[in-house]
Amino acid sequence: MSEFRPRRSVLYMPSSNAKALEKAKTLPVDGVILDLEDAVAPDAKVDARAAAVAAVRSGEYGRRELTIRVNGIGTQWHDDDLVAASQAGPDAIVVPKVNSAEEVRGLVAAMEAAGAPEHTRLWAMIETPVAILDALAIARASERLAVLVLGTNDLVKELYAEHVPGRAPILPSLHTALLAARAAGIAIVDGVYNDVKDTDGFLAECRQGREMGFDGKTLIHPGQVEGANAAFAPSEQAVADARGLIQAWEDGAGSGVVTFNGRMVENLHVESARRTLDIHEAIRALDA
Ligand SMILES: CC(C)(COP(=O)(O)OP(=O)(O)OC[C@H]1O[C@@H](n2cnc3c(N)ncnc32)[C@H](O)[C@@H]1OP(=O)(O)O)[C@@H](O)C(=O)NCCC(=O)NCCSC(=O)C[C@H](O)C(=O)O
Ligand SMILES: [Mg+2]
Repeated sequence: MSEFRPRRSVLYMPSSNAKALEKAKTLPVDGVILDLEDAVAPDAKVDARAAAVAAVRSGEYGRRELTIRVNGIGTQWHDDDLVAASQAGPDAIVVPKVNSAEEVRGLVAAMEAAGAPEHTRLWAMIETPVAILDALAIARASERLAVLVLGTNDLVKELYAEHVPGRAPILPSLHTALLAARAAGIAIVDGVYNDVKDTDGFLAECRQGREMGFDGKTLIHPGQVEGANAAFAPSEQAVADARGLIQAWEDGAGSGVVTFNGRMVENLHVESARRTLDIHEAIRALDA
C-alpha cells in the first residue's frame, strides 16, 4: 500500500452548521475542514468549537481526513481553539493566515503542549503576501507540517486584485506556493471556487489546478466534490499510458532511453509514471 494520501477534494463546512456536519459523513470527499474561522459568526464561535470537537470524537467520518480550522493567531479564540482541537486529535489542525516559519514552530509547540497526538498534523494556510514571499521557509519549518492550503479569497483581497477566469492576477502567488511545497516535499491544495452554481467555471479551475501541480482543491459545496475527485485523479488513459510506459522501459532494460507511443522515455518519465500509478492505487484503496 502506497503512503500517498489522496486530497482531491477537501470540503469546508461551518462547524456551526449541524446539517452540513451530518451531510459530510455521506459525501465521497477525501477530506473535511470543520471551520471555526470565516464561516462562523463571532457569537457562534464557542458552540462551533464544541461541535467540531464532538464531530472528531464521534468517529463517524470514516476514511475521510478530518481536520479543524481554528481561528487565526492573535484572535481572541485562537488559543482555546488550538487547545480544544489538539485534545480532540483530528488528522490535522488547519491554521489560517500563517505568515512565517516562526509562527509554524510556535503552533507546533502549542499543539504539543496541549497534548496533540502524534497523528495530528499541521496544515498551514497561505493567504497573505508575506506568506507567499516566505512560503519556502514556512513549508520547511516543521516535520509536523503536512500540507499548504491556498486561501485565494484572502489573497485576492490582500493584493487588491480581482477574481477573474484563469486567475492571472494570482498565478505568480500560486506558483510560488507550489514551488515551496514541492521543494519541501509536502502536499498542497488549491483555493476554493466561490460560485457554487458555475459548474463550467469550477471544472476549468480544477483542471488548471491539476495542470499546475496541486494535489487537490478545497471546496465549499457538495456539488463540487465529484468534479474535483475526477479532475485530481489520473484518468483511465493516464493509468494505461503509465503502465505502458513502464513496460516499455522494462522491455528496453539497460538502454537508458526508449520510446513509448513515439515519445522519448527516460528514467524521469518512469518516475512520473510510477507516481501516477501510486496515486491511482491510493484512490482505489480509499474507494474500496
Ligand atoms: C455556500 C453555502 C452557504 C450554500 O449553502 P446552501 O444554500 O445551504 O446550499 P444548498 O441548499 O445547495 O445545500 C444542499 C445540501 O448540501 C448541504 N451543504 C451545503 N454546503 C455544505 C458544505 N459546505 N458541507 C456539507 N454540506 C453542505 C446543505 O446543508 C444541504 O443539505 P441537505 O438539505 O441535507 O441536502 C454553503 O455551501 C456553505 O456554507 N459552504 C461552506 C462555506 C465555508 O465553509 N466557508 C469558509 C471556507 S472558504 C474560505 O474561507 C477559504 C479561504 O480562507 C480563503 O481565503 O479563500
Ligand atoms: Mg481565508
